[in-house]
Amino acid sequence: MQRRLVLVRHGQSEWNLKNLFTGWKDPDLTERGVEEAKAAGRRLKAEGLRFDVAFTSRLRRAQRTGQLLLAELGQSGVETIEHEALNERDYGDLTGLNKDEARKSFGEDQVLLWRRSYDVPPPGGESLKDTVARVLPYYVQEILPRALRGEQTLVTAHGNSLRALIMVLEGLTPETLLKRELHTGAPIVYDLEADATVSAVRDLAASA
Ligand SMILES: O=C(O)[C@@H](CO)OP(=O)(O)O
Repeated sequence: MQRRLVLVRHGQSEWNLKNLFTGWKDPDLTERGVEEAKAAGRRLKAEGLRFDVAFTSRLRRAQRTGQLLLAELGQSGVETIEHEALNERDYGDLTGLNKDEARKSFGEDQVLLWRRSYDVPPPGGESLKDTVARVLPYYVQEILPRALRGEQTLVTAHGNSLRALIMVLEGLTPETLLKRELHTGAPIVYDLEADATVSAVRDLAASA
């Protein structure tokens, strides 16, 4: 039985373009983001992939990425489940600030700590550890059982909520995880064993 899980970070959003901390804010995709989502669909189609179920967050950039991708596959009717557990990490008081301006105000090192340390939360927001703590139970209870039953499973979500899944799937430590940058619209394909370990991983952006 083939057990396949595909993770895709949403295409470029209006706030990615403006270089703003986004978190739980809900900007739409840019034109480039729309194209990235469609390109991800074409890439998966070229690989012969089909989906039985799709999971996404409550944020429109991830939802639209899933819809555009599935439309390219001719699979717009696929069961799609939205849940806030898959939302981006909450950036708290940094939300809406320009990342370069924040570096000027708070210093390069402090901003790097907020963005890429494992357990230092930004003021009023979530650390990556906090994000892992909400994404992981949802993965184990809702996503993984579907994939293990042999349903081809798609997850379109966000840089930091997907990092949380990748940490588990690839057995990364907090240190190695933080170096894992996810490109917008780049599918990562995992083949799973019956015990939920990963037998193969393919980064379709890297091999494109
Ligand atoms: O702003 C955000 O919500 C995220 C993703 O774009 O940014 P970062 O890469 O700093 O975690």
